[in-house]
Amino acid sequence: MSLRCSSSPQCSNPLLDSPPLRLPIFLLPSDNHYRTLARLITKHAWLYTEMIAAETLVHQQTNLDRFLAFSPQQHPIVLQLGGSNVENLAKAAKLSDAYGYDEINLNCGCPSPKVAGHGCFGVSLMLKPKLVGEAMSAIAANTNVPVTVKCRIGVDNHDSYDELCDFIYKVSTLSPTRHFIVHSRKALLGGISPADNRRIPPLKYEYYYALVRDFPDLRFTINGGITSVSKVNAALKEGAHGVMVGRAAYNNPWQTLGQVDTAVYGVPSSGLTRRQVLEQYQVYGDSVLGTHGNGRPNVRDLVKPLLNLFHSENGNSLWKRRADAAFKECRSVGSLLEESLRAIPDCVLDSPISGSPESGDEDVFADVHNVLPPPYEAGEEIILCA
Ligand SMILES: Cc1cc2nc3c(=O)[nH]c(=O)nc-3n(C[C@H](O)[C@H](O)[C@H](O)COP(=O)(O)O)c2cc1C
Repeated sequence: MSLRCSSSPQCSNPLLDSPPLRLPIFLLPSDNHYRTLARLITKHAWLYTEMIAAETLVHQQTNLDRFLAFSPQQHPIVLQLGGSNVENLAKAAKLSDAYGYDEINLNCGCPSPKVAGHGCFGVSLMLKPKLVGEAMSAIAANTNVPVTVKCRIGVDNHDSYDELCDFIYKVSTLSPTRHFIVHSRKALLGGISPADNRRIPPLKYEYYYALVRDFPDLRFTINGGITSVSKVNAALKEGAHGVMVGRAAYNNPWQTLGQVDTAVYGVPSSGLTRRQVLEQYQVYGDSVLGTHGNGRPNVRDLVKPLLNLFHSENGNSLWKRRADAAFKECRSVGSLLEESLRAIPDCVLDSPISGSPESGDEDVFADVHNVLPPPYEAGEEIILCA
């Protein structure tokens, strides 16, 4: 089977011709390759880099492209920084300025012991709102783009609604931060894995909607457990300002991302097929092979984002097995795809993106307003402040 298709459209990006829409979907923080694939499938969702430690940028100033470069098609794109050293965060923001990100975000939600256990980094920053406020002011002073915070709803037993509000209140009064992305479950720092920290603490969407109620001058994006485009629209219908989709976009990119432009942003479908997306991705992949030195990125790095593209389709398991076997001998993304895509039927490869999301999740947030915590009274003592 050939990847070539005579009806393939030119690689074009409407965002280059018009200013980016400031609309409400963010995607899983991810590497350059995944974002390249995501942007081929959705033209409008905001993309989000995986967390880059401020110290990495400060210490790798001669090698910044490796961490910060992205193709212009990826706009709108948010750079996520990690760290707690105010000076280094300020320097990192300044260093990133030349790359033209659309927003800079500080990670206050990562529970990984690799970051949270080492001083104040990731979610443990939620215990230091004053420091976060100072850090956000320093970042904002070194960039011209908006600054935002991604956080959880609490940490360990610091999990009351008032404590969450104290964090938001303090950070937003001490800095120009006006937008928070809220993963609506708390983090447990007692040794559970990052994956379990995305599963075990229960989701409390009522905290998120109470923030929307209690801080009318701020913007909040909801995150956690939004697994379909119909759930995205259900969250928006109940008053969410924005939605971040994480694992669903990664686990099932075609069904999830493919519907975003039409079903959320209300623009016509690109009509692209997976064959056409793969043709464009192959051109990208083969052009960046080995460009970071030491053979990286290699074919495996570049094909990894594609492995869920045929989620639950005929031939999916066979294609993954063939791709896995082909990593050893294939020297290019093109040859690997040529070799492995024989497993996927033409009708799957050549079907355009389906425009309408599955129904069933329309009322998932309908009762949330009946269980909101009591309104927050701003100005109370800052309990979270360490
Ligand atoms: C593999 C993986 C990597 C992640 N990396 C980051 C990251 O770098 N920064 C961040 O803020 N969140 C990161 N997250 C968390 C997601 O952004 C999101 O908050 C979480 O998965 C919950 O959303 P979901 O239920 O839609 O997946 C990561 C999640 C996964 C599964």
